[in-house]
Amino acid sequence: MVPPLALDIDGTLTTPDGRLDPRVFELLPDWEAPVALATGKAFPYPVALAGFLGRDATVIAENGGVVHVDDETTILGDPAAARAVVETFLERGGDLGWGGDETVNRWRETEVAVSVDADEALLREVAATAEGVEVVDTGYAFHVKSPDVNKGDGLARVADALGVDAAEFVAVGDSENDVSTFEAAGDSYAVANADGAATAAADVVLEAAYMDGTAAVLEALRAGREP
Ligand SMILES: O=C(O)COP(=O)(O)O
Ligand SMILES: [Mg+2]
Repeated sequence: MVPPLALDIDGTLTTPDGRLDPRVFELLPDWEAPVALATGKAFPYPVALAGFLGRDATVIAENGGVVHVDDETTILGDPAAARAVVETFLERGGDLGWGGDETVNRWRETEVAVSVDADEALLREVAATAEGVEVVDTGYAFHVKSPDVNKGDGLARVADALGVDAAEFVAVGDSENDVSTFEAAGDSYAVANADGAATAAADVVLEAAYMDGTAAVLEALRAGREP
């Protein structure tokens, strides 16, 4: 029996140049246990990915701000403080850095994502003066979010809804927004490209990077071997 999975998307199921690795479509559609997609991306993205994998949408989106399991969506994050910080950031000359009519935040319900090319110092300066907000750096974006939500709490909620112990999940991830997932899951793997926070929190740091690392874990689990 394979274990349930909690999988980050960017940096974990992708190639170094940010494409979804095709092995995702070999390994995940027939995985015979729940697969939770736990991501910083806005809610529609992991829902679409689950749909194109032919799987139920078991999704922790927006770093735990939105959880969808068993056909039920729960909004857990409060975007008010994050939106106020971003408003001040823009007033002070900051730019989200995504270009014109961007789709990164268009459907984002509980937080705001800012490009890694944006003025990080200004963003952090503004965020530091606000209550109830933190900035999380995934390597793909700065997420301005409520500190009251995270992927790990989302995983606990998903596990509860599915009647599985969160400790049965095997987690794979690459960045500081995966630390809480690693704490909630039973076994945790950081891909070789992971940042310092994820590397420090993981049970195992993989030799291989991106989907090469994730695929090695999934193939071992599928073969009944220790990854
Ligand atoms: O949205 C991001 O910044 C990163 O997304 P991820 O959590 O799937 O890696
Ligand atoms: Mg990631």
